[in-house]
Amino acid sequence: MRKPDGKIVLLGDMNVGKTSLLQRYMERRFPDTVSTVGGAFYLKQWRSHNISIWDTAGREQFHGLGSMYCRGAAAVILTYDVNHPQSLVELEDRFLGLTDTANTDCLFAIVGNKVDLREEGATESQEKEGHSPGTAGASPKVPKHVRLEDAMALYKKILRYKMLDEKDAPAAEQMCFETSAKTGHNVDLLFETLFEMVVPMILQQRAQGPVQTVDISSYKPPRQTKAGCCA
Ligand SMILES: Nc1nc2c(ncn2[C@@H]2O[C@H](COP(=O)(O)OP(=O)(O)OP(=O)(O)O)[C@@H](O)[C@H]2O)c(=O)[nH]1
Ligand SMILES: [Mg+2]
Repeated sequence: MRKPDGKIVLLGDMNVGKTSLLQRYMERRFPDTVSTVGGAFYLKQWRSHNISIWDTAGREQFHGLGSMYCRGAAAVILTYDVNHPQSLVELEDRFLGLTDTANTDCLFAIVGNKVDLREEGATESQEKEGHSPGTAGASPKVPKHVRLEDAMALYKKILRYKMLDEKDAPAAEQMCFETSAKTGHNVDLLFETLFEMVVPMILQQRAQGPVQTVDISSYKPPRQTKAGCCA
C-alpha cells in the first residue's frame, strides 16, 4: 500500500452519519452501519495523490483518540445532524479542541447531514396542517433544525479560535455544506471540494518534508492526576 500524501479527518457526535457519508462517497451506497469503534480509514486516489480519509468514532468513550487521528490533518470535516441542534453545539464544545494537532493551515468544512429527514419532516408537518409543500403562512415555530447560517457562524468562530484571518481563509459559504448520505445530496461536492483544496497543500508539504502519519500503537491514554483534573 502506498503511503498517503495527505489526510482528511471526519469528526462529530455519534449517529450524525460520518461513516455513512464516507461509504456513500467511496462505495456509492448507503448500507446499514454500526457505531464506529476507534477509527477506520479509506485511501482515495485523487489525481496523482493518495489521500487518506479517516472516519472516527463519535462515542464519548473514544474521545481521547480524536486528537491523535487529527495529527497532521490537512482538512477536518466537522459533521453534525441538521435535525439535532445539539450535535452542532457539540462540535464547538467537544470536537474543536481535538483539532489542535492538525496542520496549522488545516482546512475546516462544517457539514450538516441528514437533510433528507428535514425535508421529509417539513412535508409531513405541512400535510398535517393542511398546507401543500411550499405554501407560505405556516405558524412560526421554535426551530427544530439547524440553519445553515448557524453552521456558518461556527465556521467563523473556528477561524477566530485558530487565529486565522477571514480574508485569508476559504469563505464560510464555500466550506459549509448540507448533505444527505442517504440520497447522496452534496456528498461528492463535499469531498471533491476538499480534495481540490488539499492537493496544493500536499505539494507544499512535499516541498517541506515528510507527512506525519498516525501510529495507533503509540497512543497512551491520558494519565489521571490525583486531583482528577488540572487547571
Ligand atoms: N435519513 C438519513 N439517515 C442517515 C443519514 N446518514 C446516516 N444516517 C443513519 O444514521 C445512523 C448513524 O449513521 P452512522 O454513519 O453510523 O453515524 P456515525 O456518525 O458514523 O456514528 P458513530 O460511528 O457512532 O460516531 C444510521 O442508522 C444511518 O443509516 C442520512 O443522510 N439520512
Ligand atoms: Mg461511524
